[in-house]
Amino acid sequence: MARIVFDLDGTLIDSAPDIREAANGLLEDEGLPPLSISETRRFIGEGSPTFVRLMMAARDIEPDRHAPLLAQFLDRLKGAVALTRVYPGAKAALDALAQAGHSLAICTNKPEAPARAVLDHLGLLPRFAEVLGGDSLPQRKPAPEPLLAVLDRLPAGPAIYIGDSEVDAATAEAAGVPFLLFTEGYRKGAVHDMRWQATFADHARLPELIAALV
Ligand SMILES: O=C(O)COP(=O)(O)O
Ligand SMILES: [Mg+2]
Repeated sequence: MARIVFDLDGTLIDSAPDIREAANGLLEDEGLPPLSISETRRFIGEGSPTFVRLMMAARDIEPDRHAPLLAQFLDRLKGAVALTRVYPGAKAALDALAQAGHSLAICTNKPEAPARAVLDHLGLLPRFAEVLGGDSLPQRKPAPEPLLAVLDRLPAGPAIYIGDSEVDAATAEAAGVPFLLFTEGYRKGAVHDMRWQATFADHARLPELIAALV
């Protein structure tokens, strides 16, 4: 049975509306214009410190304010669950994969506490044997360490990483793990510019794609 590791934001859940809300609460306090949803999606992928840095650059906030603004953002992110949706078919696909005996885990750059909070809110937390966040280790994706650490904690078997972004593809490549790309998430560039074993736009295809790989 395989070890199947998922990215979170833009792969299993459409969380950009909540991340945007957290950012906009902070920008409102600063008297600055809110982020659009497309700006938000562009800034997601390399974890909260990078998100806040990109947001600050987009609103001409002095870079030396990064630490306090990151702390405020993280505080808001923990409760940011109400606007997030599980992608259609993702829950059923997770059920089918668990039923088939695969072990399931999360390797995200979202910090671990908000990652667990949103998974719990959506009823998805019990489906995962491990959840590793962007602040769980000294390294974060695209470094291979977080993915390798998650895999290490799962029972032996073929490994697969499933994500939506260039960061995820680079992580899988660095870890030497086959990669499946969800094409409807927060990717920055073209699908054909990335390395993957297969792509999917509908989570219902996952059991079949994974069966073909293992
Ligand atoms: O929070 C982020 O920046 C990215 O999160 P992800 O790794 O789950 O896509
Ligand atoms: Mg993602």
